[in-house]
Amino acid sequence: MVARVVPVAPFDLVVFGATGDLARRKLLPALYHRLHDGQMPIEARVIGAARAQMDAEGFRRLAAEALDEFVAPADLDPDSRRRFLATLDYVPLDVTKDDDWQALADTLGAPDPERPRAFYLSVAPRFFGVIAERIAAAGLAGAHGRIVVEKPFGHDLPSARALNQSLARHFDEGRIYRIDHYLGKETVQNLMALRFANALFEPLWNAHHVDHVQITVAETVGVGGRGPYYDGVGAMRDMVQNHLLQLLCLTAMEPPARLRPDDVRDEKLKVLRALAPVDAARDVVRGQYGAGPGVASYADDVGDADTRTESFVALRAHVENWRWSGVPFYLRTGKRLRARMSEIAVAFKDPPHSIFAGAGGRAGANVLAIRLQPDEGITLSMTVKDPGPGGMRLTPAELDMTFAEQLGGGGLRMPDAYERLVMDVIRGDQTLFMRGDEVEAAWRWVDPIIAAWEERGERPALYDPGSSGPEDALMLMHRDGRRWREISA
Ligand SMILES: NC(=O)C1=CN([C@@H]2O[C@H](COP(=O)(O)OP(=O)(O)OC[C@H]3O[C@@H](n4cnc5c(N)ncnc54)[C@H](OP(=O)(O)O)[C@@H]3O)[C@@H](O)[C@H]2O)C=CC1
Ligand SMILES: O=C1O[C@H](COP(=O)(O)O)[C@@H](O)[C@H](O)[C@H]1O
Repeated sequence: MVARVVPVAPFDLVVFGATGDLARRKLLPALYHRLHDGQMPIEARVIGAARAQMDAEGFRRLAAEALDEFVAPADLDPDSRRRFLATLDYVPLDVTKDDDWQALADTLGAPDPERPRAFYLSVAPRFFGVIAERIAAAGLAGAHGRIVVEKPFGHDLPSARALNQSLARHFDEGRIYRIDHYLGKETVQNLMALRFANALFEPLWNAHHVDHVQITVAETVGVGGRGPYYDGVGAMRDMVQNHLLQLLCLTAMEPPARLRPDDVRDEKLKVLRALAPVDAARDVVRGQYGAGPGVASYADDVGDADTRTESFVALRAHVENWRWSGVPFYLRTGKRLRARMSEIAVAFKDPPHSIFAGAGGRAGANVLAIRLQPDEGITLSMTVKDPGPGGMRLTPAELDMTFAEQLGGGGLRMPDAYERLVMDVIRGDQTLFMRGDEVEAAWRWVDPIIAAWEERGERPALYDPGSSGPEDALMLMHRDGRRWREISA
């Protein structure tokens, strides 16, 4: 089933780093899907740029291989594939060399106010400043051109601030798109629909009714070939500072007045600013996967027996405001865990009085779980009567809504986050992109935790690959009389 789409205007998109992993695995397939679904017009141009010497034909071959590898065969339509490849062009360009930029200027031509123009920086962050500067100096962006930057956006508050400042010299905030691909995930956007398009939940969405919130992003993969990057970063910077905090913000924020980018981002920023400082020793657990049968340890994966980088984090946070006073937000993320599962679970308080004291069976708390992946959907755990004539016995049951089945008769392809985000750049919609002050607020909260770890210099607790993480993470909740939800696919 093809999702309903509104075509965007013909555009020019320059992808710096077009031969790299992100471009091949995510960006080119995302653009292909948008063309196939009728959203990207064939008059659009995607101009790849990297140092590799090749012409447009060479880049089309590289892109064709990327589509064949990263688009599901059932979705790869030969006609759409051909039409997509025809939109591609290529300019060999070392972004640090002045002389190379003229060829890009010639290929792009003068900016046309009717034709959106965007520059996607799919390169290492050390190039962000120089690219922004050269684009501005050559007048390539015109008055409306947009710049898209990837993560990591800094590695602490000072570096994020410096990056913001270097971009701000050449682009105003309304033209800077900082990617957090979790915001492009269908179910993350659905969280806003669930909260603000239904009258049912909002009256319950507060400390009077919510016992706690659990946010889990569990992966089965290890660091793979990304060891050199990951070992200098760790799970806190790689996942918590951005993706998990963004999920927390969307769960905890007040209803924005409208669905305008800054209305939403203002509300998220207020949540980040309301986060209470955490005690790194008491409220945060860091772990590292050890070796398992047929599985190398994290230390082996990164080739450093003494590495102190964490591949797992669990923590307890509090949003100190009227709505959430006293409600713990438990966050956890890690690699090489039992299953790939990402969800936000809102656990409600028990009923104030039970009339079922003498009844048999088992009552469970109401939990609203928003499943981000896999099998995007929403479940609501309830307590119902166990069917049958055996008297009043209680049993847990679930209202289960899997989006692909409910909304697409089982045949709906869930678009990848990058499909939505790249089209939003072209449409000039910043709602799902992080504003500079949000990124800085997130680092301001995360930095002291990392500083405390560095001061202690301890190794993270080892956990078994395929497990739910280190024992201490279980204790973090047991101490509060609560339990993590199962990590299961
Ligand atoms: N890969 C992923 O899954 C994710 C990546 N990111 C971020 O996306 C960005 C790109 O990552 P990724 O694709 O993995 O990186 P790669 O190392 O795979 O690709 C880097 C790209 O940059 C180009 N490049 C390097 N130096 C220059 C230069 N001086 N001038 C012009 N082009 C240059 C390379 O081509 P050449 O050598 O030919 O110049 C290549 O196309 C990074 O910021 C990364 O953190 C974010 C999230 C996920
Ligand atoms: O940003 C990142 O995200 C991926 C997980 O993304 P998902 O869409 O597959 O859930 C993570 O593996 C990677 O380490 C991190 O940089």
